[in-house]
Amino acid sequence: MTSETRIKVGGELPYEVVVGHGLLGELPAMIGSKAARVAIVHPRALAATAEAVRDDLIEHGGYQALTVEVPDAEEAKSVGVLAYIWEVLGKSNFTRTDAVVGLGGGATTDLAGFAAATWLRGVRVVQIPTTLLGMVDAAVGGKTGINTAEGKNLVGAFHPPAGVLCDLDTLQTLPQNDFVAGLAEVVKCGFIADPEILRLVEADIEGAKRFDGPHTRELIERAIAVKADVVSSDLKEAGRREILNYGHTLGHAIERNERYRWRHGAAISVGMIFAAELGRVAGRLDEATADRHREILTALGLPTAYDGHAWPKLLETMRVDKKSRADMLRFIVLDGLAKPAVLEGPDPALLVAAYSEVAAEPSAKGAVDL
Ligand SMILES: NC(=O)c1ccc[n+]([C@@H]2O[C@H](COP(=O)([O-])OP(=O)(O)OC[C@H]3O[C@@H](n4cnc5c(N)ncnc54)[C@H](O)[C@@H]3O)[C@@H](O)[C@H]2O)c1
Ligand SMILES: O=C(O)C(=O)C[C@@H](O)[C@H](O)[C@H](O)COP(=O)(O)O
Ligand SMILES: [Zn+2]
Repeated sequence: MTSETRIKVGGELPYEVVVGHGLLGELPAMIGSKAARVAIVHPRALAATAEAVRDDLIEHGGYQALTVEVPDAEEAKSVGVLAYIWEVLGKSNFTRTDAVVGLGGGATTDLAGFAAATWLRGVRVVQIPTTLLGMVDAAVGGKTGINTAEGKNLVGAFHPPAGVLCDLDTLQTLPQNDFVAGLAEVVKCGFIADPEILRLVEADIEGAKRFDGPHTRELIERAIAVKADVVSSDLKEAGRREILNYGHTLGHAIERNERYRWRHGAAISVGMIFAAELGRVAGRLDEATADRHREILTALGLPTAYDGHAWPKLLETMRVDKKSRADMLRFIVLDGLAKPAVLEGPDPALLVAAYSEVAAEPSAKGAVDL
């Protein structure tokens, strides 16, 4: 398959997610003809790509394009880095018709998206995700934001992109651990909505772990399709969008507890096993589907356990999860394969029982390189 795939995201401001190879030629149409200036926000790992994008926009698009390098990974998602981008936009006289491009992994696209959402109360953003996770999840759907000392993504905005370009060639340089971490969100889409994803992964685990695996493109497109379908009907998470948070209630608490040294996908892997066990002990999910989580995530090399002694701290952090309402914790669980639902205010004993299924000796977490 060589041509590009176009996945439509609906809503008030519809846009396309384009998947393919060498997609730079698509960028000017997404930025639009009203923009004069374009800021390309990127981490150092993507500096050469950012410069190539900038040069192309100047030469072929006639834009005044500039690159804005930001710290790597989760370090980028801070108010200090956001203020730095505002300063660059201000000093470069960015107006309401100008545009931001987010080039990098999910951390970069979250930051760039939020910078675009807040600059002059909202300018256009085009996302160019360069990680698996960014392509299948972060760059699509318009959730943007940064972290605070109290937790993950606590400040942000819903600001849909004008378009998303998933150039599969960029995955060639992605470190293997980052690719595998992205598979956690792919698997999530399999459990909440598209079991064919699980079948494809299980049928060829080693192939699934490769950026050029036989089903990689199909897995990416299927996961994007799941996300596009959900966010098209519920941009602002009034209801259905919450299913995309499967595994994230505990996962985000683990990320914070690890001071963001764990990759997002790795934490979400443990979070999904916890959510599956919670569904099981609550009498909602069958044993086989719960066990399937552990089997597939283990086979992919993703972590399935976390420090047993961390539970009190994790529980406290989960209270500021965005799904919480007043003092009530809320979790996404499964009532069966591809049947996500909300579990509200579970009995604390159920939470403890579910956590005991992922609890490990503290030394075990040090062994996790993901
Ligand atoms: N907004 C959303 O809907 C949404 C969804 C899922 C995740 N997220 C967020 O996304 C973030 C995780 O994203 P991620 O897993 O992409 O991590 P990341 O952005 O930290 O990128 C992972 C690493 O890969 C490097 N990198 C990126 N592209 C590369 C490439 N092509 N070649 C070489 N190196 C490359 C980065 O510099 C970084 O070191 C988290 O902050 C998470 O909260 C947001
Ligand atoms: O797009 C969504 O909605 C998601 O929940 C997707 C998640 O994979 C993603 O990690 C998201 O950033 C989590 O959002 P949050 O609202 O729980 O911070
Ligand atoms: Zn996520």
